[in-house]
Amino acid sequence: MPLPTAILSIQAAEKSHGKTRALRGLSLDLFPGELLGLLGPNGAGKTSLIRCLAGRSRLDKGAFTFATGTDAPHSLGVVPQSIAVYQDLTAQQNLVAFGKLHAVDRHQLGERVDQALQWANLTDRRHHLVRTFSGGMQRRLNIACSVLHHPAILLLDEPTVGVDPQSRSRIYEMIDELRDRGTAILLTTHQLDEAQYRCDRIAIVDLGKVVCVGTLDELIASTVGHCQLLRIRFQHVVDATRYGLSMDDSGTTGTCVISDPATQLAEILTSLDRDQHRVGQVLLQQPTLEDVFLHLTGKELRE
Ligand SMILES: Nc1ncnc2c1ncn2[C@@H]1O[C@H](COP(=O)(O)OP(=O)(O)OP(=O)(O)O)[C@@H](O)[C@H]1O
Repeated sequence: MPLPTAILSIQAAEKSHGKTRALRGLSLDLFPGELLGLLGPNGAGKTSLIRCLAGRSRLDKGAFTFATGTDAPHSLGVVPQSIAVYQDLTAQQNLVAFGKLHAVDRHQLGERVDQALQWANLTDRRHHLVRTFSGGMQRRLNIACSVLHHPAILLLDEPTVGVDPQSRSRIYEMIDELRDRGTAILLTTHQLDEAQYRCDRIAIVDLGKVVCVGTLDELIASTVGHCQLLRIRFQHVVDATRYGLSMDDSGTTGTCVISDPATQLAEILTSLDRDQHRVGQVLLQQPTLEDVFLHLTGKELRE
């Protein structure tokens, strides 16, 4: 099947801050209606990329190409890493101000503001000053302000930092709703579990370049492979090395990597049963995005 045309194509982007080369030839495509996660260790260049895309900073080299009919900046919504709403205005006043900034038709503005308040779960706080809002409420308002003009592309730089689990989940519902409406979303996050379960594709960036991009399955297949980690906890101390297990120091837990669980697991358990070893617990662990990330960058993600 031919790939759809990218709505945004980033070609060999380069950007330096003084002597620091933040982007070193970064290339990436964003497709309509997808949620693309951008992951990378601290300093990998994610925010530098978002700032250049948002027009807040200029590339030294390389280019951004927007699909025909997608005229940046009107087709772009941007939610920066730090909250960017007016603290001394109410939620409604913020939305009106951002709507005007994004040139929303004044006949449509009232209705869009009402919809945005409802969407962000802030209708009953519409006349409250933003400085009285929790971090999660401010984040939701920030996102609502950034999409009032219905952009085709949304750039979200770590939208769930410092947000409690309830607000986090509402923010992801909002993101899902935007994606279902066809918005293409580029999301930077340090939350590997969120990226693993929420994103359609994931791009891993290190040292200013994309080192791997694809679905989680594709990333796993091209890095750590689809083997699984088998962990067997025994009810007694045993040396199970002859069954292919590496034993831990306590002598009660053995692990091994298996590529064909359906066959290998049955074989190991049958042999253990035959030799009267009592098994307490069996765990099969799939490779995770964290395994892929560590494999590619050798670094842990920190919020
Ligand atoms: N304004 C600036 N002046 C000097 N150096 C900068 C500036 N902005 C970014 N850098 C440097 O550029 C590199 C890339 O930073 P950037 O913020 O883009 O990375 P990041 O992947 O977003 O990191 P984080 O995950 O910590 O937000 C880092 O080494 C950073 O210190």
